[in-house]
Amino acid sequence: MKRLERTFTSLKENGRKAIVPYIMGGDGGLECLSDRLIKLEKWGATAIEVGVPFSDPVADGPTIQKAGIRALENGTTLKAIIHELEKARDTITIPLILMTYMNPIYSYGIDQFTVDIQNAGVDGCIIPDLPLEEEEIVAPQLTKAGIELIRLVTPTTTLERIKTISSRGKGFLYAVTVKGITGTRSNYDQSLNEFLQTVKEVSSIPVLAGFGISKGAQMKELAALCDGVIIGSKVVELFEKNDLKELETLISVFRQESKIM
Ligand SMILES: O=P(O)(O)OC[C@@H](O)[C@@H](O)c1c[nH]c2ccccc12
Repeated sequence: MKRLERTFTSLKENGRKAIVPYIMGGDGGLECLSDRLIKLEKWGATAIEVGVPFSDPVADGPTIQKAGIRALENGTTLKAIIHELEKARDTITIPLILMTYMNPIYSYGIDQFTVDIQNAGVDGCIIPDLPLEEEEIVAPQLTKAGIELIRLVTPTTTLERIKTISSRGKGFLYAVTVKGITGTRSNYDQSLNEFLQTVKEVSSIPVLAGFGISKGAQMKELAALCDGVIIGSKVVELFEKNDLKELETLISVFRQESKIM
């Protein structure tokens, strides 16, 4: 069984929910990357999503965009991130998910990209601008390399499409909670509960909710409706402010409380 599948199986057996923090690779300098991964694992992250900075990040809100700009200004490249992940893999035991738009993969070369991330021990890939209909350009290579393509569904995705999407792959389904971009939010649309319940009913693989989540109460509320949560902007913001205490509390409290949800 692959690392992602194994992780979710054991989570389920232990009656726990997943917490997946997102960080921008190269934000704060590439040398911070493995240190941040180690900290997040120690505090209780289930898996970690590592973003690749890109000049046209169409799904990213202001916080992640700014982190991307900082990382690009540091000279961060996809190659350098993969290299850091490969080094960190000796220490990190939880699944690592690489989040990148299609363009950097194209310019890297799809085959080389697959080989390199496989060697680096990457477990999954999120490619937000790769629609289902275009997947064939990269999905077969990833599957062959044992890397899960993590697909997204949103509140505008039709039921039929959710079914199709969830029937592909074995990692998890990323349920985007909003009709919009990443970034913390204080309120959700009322229809969100229904959306998550529908995705949960239809999906044969774990469902994680992401976009806009930043507070303990939100995390608990949403995790109760699915298999866990993904937190991006808040994590990026706390690392940027170097407020490690608050970040540790956010993750470790959720982890403790998620046992009884
Ligand atoms: O930042 P938020 O609102 O907590 O959302 C998670 C998100 O940042 C992370 O998963 C992500 C960053 N960029 C993306 C682009 C598409 C999908 C997902 C992402």
